[in-house]
Amino acid sequence: MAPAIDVRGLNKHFGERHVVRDLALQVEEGEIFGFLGPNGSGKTTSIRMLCGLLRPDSGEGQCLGFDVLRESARIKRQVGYMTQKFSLWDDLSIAENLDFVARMFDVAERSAAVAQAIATLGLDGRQKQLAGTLSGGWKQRLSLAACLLHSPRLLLLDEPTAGVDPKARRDFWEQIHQLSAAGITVLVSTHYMDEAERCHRLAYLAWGQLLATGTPAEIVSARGLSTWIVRGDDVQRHSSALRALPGVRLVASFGAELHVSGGADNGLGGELARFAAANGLAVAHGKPSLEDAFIDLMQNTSDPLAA
Ligand SMILES: Nc1ncnc2c1ncn2[C@@H]1O[C@H](COP(=O)(O)OP(=O)(O)OP(=O)(O)O)[C@@H](O)[C@H]1O
Repeated sequence: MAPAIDVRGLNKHFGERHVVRDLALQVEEGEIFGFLGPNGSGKTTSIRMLCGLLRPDSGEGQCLGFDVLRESARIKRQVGYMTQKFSLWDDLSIAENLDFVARMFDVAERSAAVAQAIATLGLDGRQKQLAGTLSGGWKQRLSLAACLLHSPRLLLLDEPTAGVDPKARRDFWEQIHQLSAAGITVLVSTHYMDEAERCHRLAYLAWGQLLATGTPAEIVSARGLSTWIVRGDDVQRHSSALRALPGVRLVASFGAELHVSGGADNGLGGELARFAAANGLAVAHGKPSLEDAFIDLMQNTSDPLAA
């Protein structure tokens, strides 16, 4: 089966700024693919190029079997795009918002589709409520329902759960997995590590460049980190000294623990055991997390423009 997204060499400049550099990406049909990276790294710009909303300066490839440069109108018809900000109308009701979107996409059997979306949302009886009065979690559910009205084959979700509480985020991810199981491809940007771990594969972008791709486990193992967990009273005050030990690549705080990582087999375990004994701390071998891997990735790569 052809991939849902298969592009290479995509570039985008805004004035002098080169915000996406030679992006190559393959996303399989039905896959949940996560986009991660610091603010301003080019995630939204990449998403907008893939769905035909923004024309790349150069590059080639296809999205849903259509050419990304020449067939953007056809791509847009089969894509559901959820933007970072709530983009429905606050002063229209839930039903009016859905009806408006259904009209825009020329959905067949419009009123049945809107009624079905309201029932699926569990909002029967509240269809006249103004969208602006909904909580963050409900606004997000309504936005997703609106994106799905025209039965897209690909969902592009740009930080869909920013500012949403943990229960609503969990429900949202259950729904994403159900959609994926039904064959819909999902490309989702997020800053949350727990969400990244729920994706089948990930790409990490920084400075408009793709720094890593793979499953969460592949991305962690590619960094070749060995990680130890250091615990003890007021452990944070030891972080600078730990950072200065030979072989330490990164020290990250996780609650009342420090994760200390270095390359594999570089003698760090012995160093840490001596340090822990001298300072009344406990040290145990741990597993590097996805966050450890991303921090290490950022520390060992530099902005090409800053060189
Ligand atoms: N229309 C535009 N005109 C000029 N510059 C832009 C435009 N859109 C984005 N940029 C710039 O391009 C860079 C990449 O932005 P983009 O929104 O793609 O990043 P992002 O990774 O999605 O960030 P965030 O995580 O904050 O959403 C940023 O420096 C941004 O200011």
